Parts: sequence; structure tokens; C-alpha cells
Amino acid sequence: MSNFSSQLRLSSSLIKRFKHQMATNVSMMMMMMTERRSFTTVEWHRPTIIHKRSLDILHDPWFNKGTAFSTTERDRLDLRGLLPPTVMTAQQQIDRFMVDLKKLEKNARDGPSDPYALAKWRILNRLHDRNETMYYKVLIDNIKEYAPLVYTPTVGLVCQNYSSLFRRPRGMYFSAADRGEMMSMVYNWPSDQVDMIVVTDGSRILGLGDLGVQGIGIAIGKLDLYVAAAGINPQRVLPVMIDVGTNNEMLLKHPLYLGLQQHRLDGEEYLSVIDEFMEAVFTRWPNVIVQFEDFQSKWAFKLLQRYRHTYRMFNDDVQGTAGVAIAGLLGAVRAQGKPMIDFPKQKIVLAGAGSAGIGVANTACNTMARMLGNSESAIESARSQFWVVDAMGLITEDRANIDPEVLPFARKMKEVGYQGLREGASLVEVVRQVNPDVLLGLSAVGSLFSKEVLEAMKHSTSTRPAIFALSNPTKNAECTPEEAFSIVGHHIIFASGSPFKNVDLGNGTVGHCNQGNNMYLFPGIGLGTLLSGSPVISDGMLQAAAECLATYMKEEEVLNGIIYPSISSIRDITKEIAAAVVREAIEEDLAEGYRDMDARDLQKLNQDEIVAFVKNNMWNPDYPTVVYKRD
Ligand SMILES: NC(=O)C1=CN([C@@H]2O[C@H](COP(=O)(O)OP(=O)(O)OC[C@H]3O[C@@H](n4cnc5c(N)ncnc54)[C@H](O)[C@@H]3O)[C@@H](O)[C@H]2O)C=CC1
Ligand SMILES: CC(=O)C(=O)O
Ligand SMILES: [Mg+2]
Repeated sequence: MSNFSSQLRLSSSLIKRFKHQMATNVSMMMMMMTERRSFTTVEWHRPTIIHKRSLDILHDPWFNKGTAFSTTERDRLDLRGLLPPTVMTAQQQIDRFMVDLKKLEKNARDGPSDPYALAKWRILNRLHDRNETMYYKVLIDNIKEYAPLVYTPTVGLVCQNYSSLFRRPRGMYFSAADRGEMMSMVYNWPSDQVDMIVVTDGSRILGLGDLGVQGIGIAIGKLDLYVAAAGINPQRVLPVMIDVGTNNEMLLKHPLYLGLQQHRLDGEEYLSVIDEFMEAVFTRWPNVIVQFEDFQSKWAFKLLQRYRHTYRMFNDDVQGTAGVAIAGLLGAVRAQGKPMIDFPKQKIVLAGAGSAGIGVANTACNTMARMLGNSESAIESARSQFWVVDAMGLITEDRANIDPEVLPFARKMKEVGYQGLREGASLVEVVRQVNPDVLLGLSAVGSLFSKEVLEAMKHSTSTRPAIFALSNPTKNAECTPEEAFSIVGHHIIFASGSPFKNVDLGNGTVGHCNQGNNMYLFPGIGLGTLLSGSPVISDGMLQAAAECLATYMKEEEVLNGIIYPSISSIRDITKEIAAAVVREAIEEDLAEGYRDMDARDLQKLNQDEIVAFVKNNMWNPDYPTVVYKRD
């Protein structure tokens, strides 16, 4: 025993001596290294050992480097695709932060407008980063106040400033540099179930043009509405940015831009990136629904045709906007005290022949044609109710290089001559000659409905002319409600894409400003498709959604000029629209069921039971009970 304890003492003194020796050696080595360092520029850093990968690292403020993670680190740590593609230096990160901070400080002195909205957005965004349940509870309970922050108009400002606002990643980035990698990188997303993806390539964000990678803000904003309005579980939504470059010269030159600093891919190269993305997401999540958002018209129609018969997808700007516009146009007919079946008599001047404008023209024309019996002559007659004006004026058959989607709406030269018009006639000329019932703007040009144009609308043949200034965000609206009510008259029906306040017309009367925005449809289209289990989104399902919105408003509201519901009731209207979509999918024999509710169970549900089924499957922002369980 004593022998053992003396051995122990000996060994402990040996260990002490060894430790001392080691400490001396290490300090000598350190001194040598420090000296050596003063002669060389080599820095030695011990690596930080971490036991996490992927989003867990980005969400851990101790280890997160954000955009400064190098390409090799991104590969080693499963971060590829979880950050915008450009690797920034630490100094660039600080520069971005300072630009943003200084701008806020400067602008705050100039009055409460954009910077005030951005400051509020930031506060909400930080809450979104910290606690999703609370964030969505705040959003749902105050949707009227906060939708304009998370959605249009502030989301436009957020996208414009995204490279300086970016702090924590949200969603995924698939870039042209990821070609060949998408099928594996899609597994970097931590959730095994994704119900809704909103994807953009940033090429036409609202009416703000090409914002490149910064367009991810619109996908995030749309998905906020999916959660708030449709009750899609926030853990099952995925905003996606496909960065194929940008043609925005300002961003291409900007040192702090977070996206690929190259011109946009085009043609087959572009298509191959989008194809690869679609294959990757549908391989990992076969039941996901993909909403295409804010793709420039050039690709919006082509991609819709390419994918709509094989994937669960739709284009919100083409199809969602069309449904909302139809509901509004039918409301404008009802507001005149006429039955909806009178719709084919409406003369419509449409300013804007892009994805939104032509989407509306097609659907409105099909609705008219159906009401007229769907024959060849019905289609011809329906088309003749539209005058489409773009940046080059009235579109006629004489137009050179006309897009195939626009061609059906080109006015015949014979008619044009008879109406005192010509190829390229200006908007004001067209309104003066046509005296339309409806003037609809999807041009992205703020103040396009000038005093002259609105003066001309005074001669509309309608008892309640409709003026729809649907471009977003607020600054791009074709006119304000004040301008429309004061110039055209108090009897008009007015709608805008972004929210405006109602107008006080004096003597206790109010000029109602409706918000004509696809937000009233897309959440219900997505939810209805999800719950029906339909493998595609058919024209009939979209039509059912639009009809549901059109009939949601009561007669007395419509006669008072209120043609869209208040955003406060968006959860209720979304539930009804989703139920209409489910019903239509069942009728078209497309419904394959959802979870325990298989196709045959769905077939047995009556109207009320479908609504209850939808309601029961909407996520609510209530804290769940959390229980810890060891691996
Ligand atoms: N309220 C809503 O729910 C929605 C609104 N929008 C808005 O619609 C606008 C257009 O969107 P897209 O069609 O996708 O854009 P786009 O860029 O594809 O089309 C714009 C069209 O406006 C035309 N245009 C330009 N200047 C004009 C002028 N001076 N007079 C007449 N036409 C003119 C262009 O030639 C083009 O045909 C955007 O501001 C967008 O925010 C889009 C979707 C939904
Ligand atoms: C509302 C919308 O989708 C847009 O302005 O593009
Ligand atoms: Mg859009």
C-alpha cells in the first residue's frame, strides 16, 4: 500500500515536472512562432470543432459566418444552396451592414415612409427568426396592418435592399453554379416534408424589374401569406431563388450584391437549370406544390406550358391574377345592377400585355366565351371586347414580331380603322374612341392613368365605370383612388394591387378602394390542391377558385362598390376557395386524397363536410406541448 502511494507521489511529481517542461516548451514555441510570424505573413488558426451541419450552423450565432462561408466550407458542411451564391469577405459583410444602418439613420430624418416601413419589417423579421409560432400569431391577428409589410408594398422595398438587409438565410438558393448538384443539395434542406414551394428567378419582381437574387423576398412574402391565410404549416414551406444571373446593370456592378454577377442564362441553358430544379424538388418531395412567381413574361408562359401537365405547379402572376381580376370584373357588372351573364358586353381596355395582362385577357375572354356558348363565333365575339395597349401603344395585327400569347388579342386592322384607331394608338386615344366599361392596368407604370386618360373615362358607356390600377407596389399603381374618384366621378368602382386608404367623398360617403391582388386566390389554390391530392392544377380548379371569390361578396356590398373582401377575412375566404378547389378536383376525378382521407372518402363528402375537412387541416399558431426524448 505504502509502496503504491509512494509510486503515486513519484508519478504525480513526474507529471508535474513533465507539465512544467511542456508549458515551457509551448511558451518557447509560441515565442518562436510569434517571432517567426513577424517575419512571415502566415497565420495559424486552430480549427473549431463543431458537431452540427447545415442550417443548425447558420442558426447558431456562435459558429455562423453567413455569406462568408467559403465554397469548400459550404460543401463540407452541407451548406450549399442554403446561402446566396457569392462568398463575401468579413469586411464586405460589415460594409453591407453599415450601408443599411446609415441609410436608415439618414432616411429617418426625412420623415416616416419607406424607412419606417423597413424598420417595422426588420422587427417582424427578427421575430420570424426567433419564434415562428409567435410571428404567425402576430401576423394572423393583425393581418390588415402587417400584410402591407410582409407583402406588397414593403416586400418590394425589401427586395430592392435585400443585399444590405440580408442577415439570416431563409429558403434555398439554386444557382447556375450549382448545375449538376441540385439533386443532392436539395437534401440540405432540413425538413422531410415540404408542401409548398414558391420559386422565383428574380427577373420581374412586382413592377420593379430584374432584382436578381434579391427577389427571394417575394417568395418569402408569398409563403407568409400561405401560412397566415391558408394555414399551411410553416415548417413545410420553402422559398426558393433560382439565380441564373441578372441583367440589372446596377446590380452587376454593385460590390455588395449577393447574387451571381453575370448576365442571365438564356435559351436551353436557362431551361436546363429550371428543369434540374424541378426534377430535384419533385424527387425529394413528390407531393409538393410549386408556385412560380415573378418570372419575366418571356419565360412565364413557356414554363407554365412546359410543366403544368406533369407537375403540381401553377404560375401565380398568369393564373392567380387572372382569377382575381375575373372576380373583380364580375363584381363590376353586379355593381351596375346587372346579372353576371352580362359580362360579355363589357368593353375592356387593358394597359399591359405581360404575363399578368395576357393572363387576365385569356381568362376573361374564356369566361365570356363560355357565357356565350363556347362556339368559334363566341370566342371571336369575346375577343372583340378587348383593346390591349402595351409600351408601344394599341396592339393590332400590323404589329411586327408579336408574341404568340398576345397575337389572339391583336385588333383587326379593318375594325381599328372603323373605330378611328391605328396600330400603336396611345392609351388616351384608345380610351377616347372606345369609351370602355373597364380600364385595367397591369403595366407596372406608375401614373399611367394620367389626368387625360381619366378625363376620357368620364365618357365610359358604363353606369359604374371600373378602374383597376393593379400594378405593384404602390408607386407603380397606374393611378391613386383619389385621382380616379375626383376626376372620373364618385360612381366608379376602384381597385388597386397594393393597399390604399378609402377616399372621403364628403357628405359621409366613402369611395371604396378595393385591393385587387392575387393574394385572395393563390393561398386557396395551393391549399385546395394539397388537400385534394390532385396531381395537377386544372383550368377547372382555377375557374372554381375564381368563381368562389366572385360570389363571396354580398349584393349590398357590391352595390356599394365593395367587390373584394377585406383582408381581415382572408383566412375565411381562403378556406372557402380551397374547398371549391377540392370539390372541383373531385368532380374532375383528379382528387387522389390527402393523408387518411383517400379518394373514395373524399367522394363521399358533402359541401359542408369539405369545408370542415379544409378547416381541420389548417395550421393554427398555437404552441405545441414539447417533450424531450433522447436519440
Ligand atoms: N395586382 C396583382 O395581383 C398583380 C399585379 N401585377 C403587377 O402587374 C404589373 C405587370 O406585371 P407583368 O405583366 O408580369 O409584367 P411585364 O413586364 O411582363 O408586362 C408589363 C407590360 O406593360 C407594358 N407597358 C409598359 N409601359 C407601358 C405603357 N406606357 N402603356 C401601356 N403598357 C405598357 C409592357 O409593354 C408589357 O406588356 C407589375 O407591376 C406587377 O406588380 C402582377 C401580378 C399580380
Ligand atoms: C401581386 C403579384 O404577384 C405581383 O405584383 O407580381
Ligand atoms: Mg407576382
